Amino acid sequence: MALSAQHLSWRVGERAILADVSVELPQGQMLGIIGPNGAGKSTLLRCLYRYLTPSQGDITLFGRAVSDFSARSFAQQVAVVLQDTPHHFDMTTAQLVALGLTPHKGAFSLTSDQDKHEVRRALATVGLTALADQGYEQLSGGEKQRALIARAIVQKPKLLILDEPTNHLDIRYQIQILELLRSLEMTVVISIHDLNLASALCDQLLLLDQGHAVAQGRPNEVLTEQRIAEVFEVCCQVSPHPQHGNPQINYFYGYHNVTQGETP
Ligand SMILES: Nc1ncnc2c1ncn2[C@@H]1O[C@H](COP(=O)(O)OP(=O)(O)OP(=O)(O)O)[C@@H](O)[C@H]1O
Repeated sequence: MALSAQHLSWRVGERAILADVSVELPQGQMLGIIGPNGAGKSTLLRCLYRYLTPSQGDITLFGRAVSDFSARSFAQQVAVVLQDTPHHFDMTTAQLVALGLTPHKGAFSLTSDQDKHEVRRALATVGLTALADQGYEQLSGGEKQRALIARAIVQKPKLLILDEPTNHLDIRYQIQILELLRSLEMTVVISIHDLNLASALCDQLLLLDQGHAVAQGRPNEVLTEQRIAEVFEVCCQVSPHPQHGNPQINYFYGYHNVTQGETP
């Protein structure tokens, strides 16, 4: 297994924000973490990328406990893309992307032609070539998100962790970025709210609710009408998507009336 987390819990006082969550992910697969607001998705990711130390449980990366990695070797193996990133007032987009090279370079290494090529290629991959020399802070929310993904691509990690990377993106880039992540053939863990996007593009899904793992498996094993109704408290119809065959969810509106047997 590329990634294995066993019986993870993370508590604040008496409250278990994560409660006995286990998950396994083979190399090269993309795992989508789904669940309602406050379910514990970001907390699970924070444990995986070592920002938080679990109160209980073990995490291994390619068979080795994550706590055994030095900071540098962890940064060489794992790239993280978060929603809220520190400000980079004095950097161009290309300079921000080049930061992804840092874990692989010595303290006094100069930027080589190969480095510049990697940065240019990553910028082209996320559609930001024209904005390479623009200040990073002047980019729109979606452009910033794509720049951060380019930085992670340049880092060439074995595991890529992304917390809601599609948040600021228009639908074209939501699809494009997830397809791009798949094409990288890396092991990817991503938290995502859009269940249809998750269904279309993730190999595995982990559904969290109130810190508990409610289901894990392929999208058609996890995304059932009953489970979506129970966990998200919405009414929906699930049918195979006409193109890829994974679950396609159609939501019904006025569901409170419907569930009470009243006319919407
Ligand atoms: N450091 C903390 N101290 C106390 N409570 C916390 C802390 N971090 C997270 N929580 C709580 O844990 C719960 C899970 O938070 P988390 O951010 O992991 O959820 P999430 O599934 O990512 O939510 P969202 O979809 O809204 O981003 C929330 O109720 C949150 O308020």
